[in-house]
Amino acid sequence: MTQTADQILNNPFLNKGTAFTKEERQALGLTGTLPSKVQTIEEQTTQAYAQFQSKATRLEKRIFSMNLFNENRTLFYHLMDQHVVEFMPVVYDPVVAESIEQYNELFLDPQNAAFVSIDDPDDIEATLKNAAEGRDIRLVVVTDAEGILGMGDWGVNGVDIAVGKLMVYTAAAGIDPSQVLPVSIDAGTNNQKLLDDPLYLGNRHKRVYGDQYYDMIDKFVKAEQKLFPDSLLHWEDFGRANAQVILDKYKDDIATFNDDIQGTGMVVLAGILGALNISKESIKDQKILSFGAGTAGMGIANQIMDELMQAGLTEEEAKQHFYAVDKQGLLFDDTEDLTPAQKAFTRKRSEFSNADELTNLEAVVKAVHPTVMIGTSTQPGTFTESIIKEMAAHTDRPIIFPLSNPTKLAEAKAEDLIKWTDGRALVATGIPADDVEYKGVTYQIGQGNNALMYPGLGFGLIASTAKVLNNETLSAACHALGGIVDTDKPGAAVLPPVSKITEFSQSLAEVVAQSVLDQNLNKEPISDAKQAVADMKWMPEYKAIK
Ligand SMILES: NC(=O)c1ccc[n+]([C@@H]2O[C@H](COP(=O)([O-])OP(=O)(O)OC[C@H]3O[C@@H](n4cnc5c(N)ncnc54)[C@H](O)[C@@H]3O)[C@@H](O)[C@H]2O)c1
Ligand SMILES: O=C(O)C[C@H](O)C(=O)O
Ligand SMILES: [Mn+2]
Repeated sequence: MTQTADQILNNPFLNKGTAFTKEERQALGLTGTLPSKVQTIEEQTTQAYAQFQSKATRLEKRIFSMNLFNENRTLFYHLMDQHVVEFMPVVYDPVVAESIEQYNELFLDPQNAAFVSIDDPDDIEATLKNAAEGRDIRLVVVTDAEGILGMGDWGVNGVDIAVGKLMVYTAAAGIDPSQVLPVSIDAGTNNQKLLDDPLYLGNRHKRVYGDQYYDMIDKFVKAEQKLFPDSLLHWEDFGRANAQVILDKYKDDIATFNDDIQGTGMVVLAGILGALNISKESIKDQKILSFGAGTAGMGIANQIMDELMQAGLTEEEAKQHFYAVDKQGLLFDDTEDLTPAQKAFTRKRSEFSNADELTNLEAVVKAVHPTVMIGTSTQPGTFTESIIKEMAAHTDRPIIFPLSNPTKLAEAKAEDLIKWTDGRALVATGIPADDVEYKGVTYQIGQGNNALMYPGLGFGLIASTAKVLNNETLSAACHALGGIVDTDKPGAAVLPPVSKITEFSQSLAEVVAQSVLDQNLNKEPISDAKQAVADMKWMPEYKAIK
């Protein structure tokens, strides 16, 4: 079907704007619909970047970026590719959090997302089909937005996190932006502010749980697999009670993963391995305290557990390295309201002389003397000076990762952690952190964000046509980031810098694809993992329109 000038110029996957050549303008019926000057993509990029820079606030920069994204995906990614460190926090965390909070006020465009509604389960297949518009979808990021970052329930507004995660996939790993589909599952919301807001755009009722919810999820998965049989399904920011249940239900049958559980587990293990490369210590000598034993906290614990068992420990021995702390304090086997994931990481009261006093982080740190402390609690400022000093008094190089997002929820600031430990802490933060200057050393702070891992992981799975993702592949991926950081340099970061995200996402994808092939988990016959990754990679350059 030939398209009209209007259809081409308003299709962000086809539009080239002023870069359409004279010949293309003639062939496509665009003659006279654009100013006469034909620009190169470089000229367009320079111009767009100047506009981006002229915006006063980060939110305005985001609004400009999203408008460009809505108009011309190729130009948007060409621009992001050249300024990836500057664009990441604007299109993704932390500024995505502001746009989610103001979604109703800022709404202009659905950004090619699919909006699945629990009130219309019979429309699910049509919804996905309409949003995909016949495109060959290989990657779906879906959220029901019950646990957006650490900000709780944001209903339909949460669609922005699915869009943002996909933007990082393309910028970092090179998935073709016409092959992705962001999905919002609107199961209602318990956010009273949204329910009371006349501008709210989602279903105006309380969140639905239980059988009705799981039936809808099942309908969604079946329709998704039927329409896009070659796709990878990525789950994001589901609530604590549903995230693991959904993952467990589908992970052995389809290519799928939960980013908050597995992506976060991977980046934290990679960060710990990076920290141990700096301190020259062994993972077998670490005592790990997870503060905030929820979706991410337990995903992290499981990934480290797997690593300890590969290092030769039995399950029981490995378990002795963990201390899970949640609202109740240190989690014991008799603690009430344990989640299924927490049950695997509880301690016995008999191990402590003062077990009944271990109801807060400070008491637990005093009793346990952890060497690694991970924050996924959503509780800002909880890694206090006295707690950090207590931890640092008992270990030479404390590994401290305050990971709660966005910025306002972080358990501590990198700068404070470096100062309180006199430069000894090995730190990673959830959002980007500036270098810290302390006593003549420049400390680089790794970004302990799953964005370092999920693009390479997902791309490798798609390129290798993986049937499923298993522990062996996850483990291989966790080790793929080693060797990038010069660990002998004073102040070295525990993770590679975001400025290298396209390079290491590619090597990560190759490692993942190789692991899939080694286990014969590929659907299509593929012999060369590197070649498969290279063949799949999309570049932000204009292509001929057929
Ligand atoms: N940096 C990353 O890559 C990354 C990845 C995933 C999640 N996160 C962050 O981690 C945080 C948690 O995310 P999640 O998906 O695990 O959410 P979640 O709701 O599943 O888990 C949060 C946990 O913290 C616990 N908690 C709440 N108040 C507490 C307190 N006062 N003391 C101790 N524990 C408390 C909750 O009971 C819950 O178990 C969020 O801020 C999120 O942004 C970061
Ligand atoms: O979205 C992020 O920045 C990381 C993570 O998935 C989160 O939920 O915080
Ligand atoms: Mn998340």
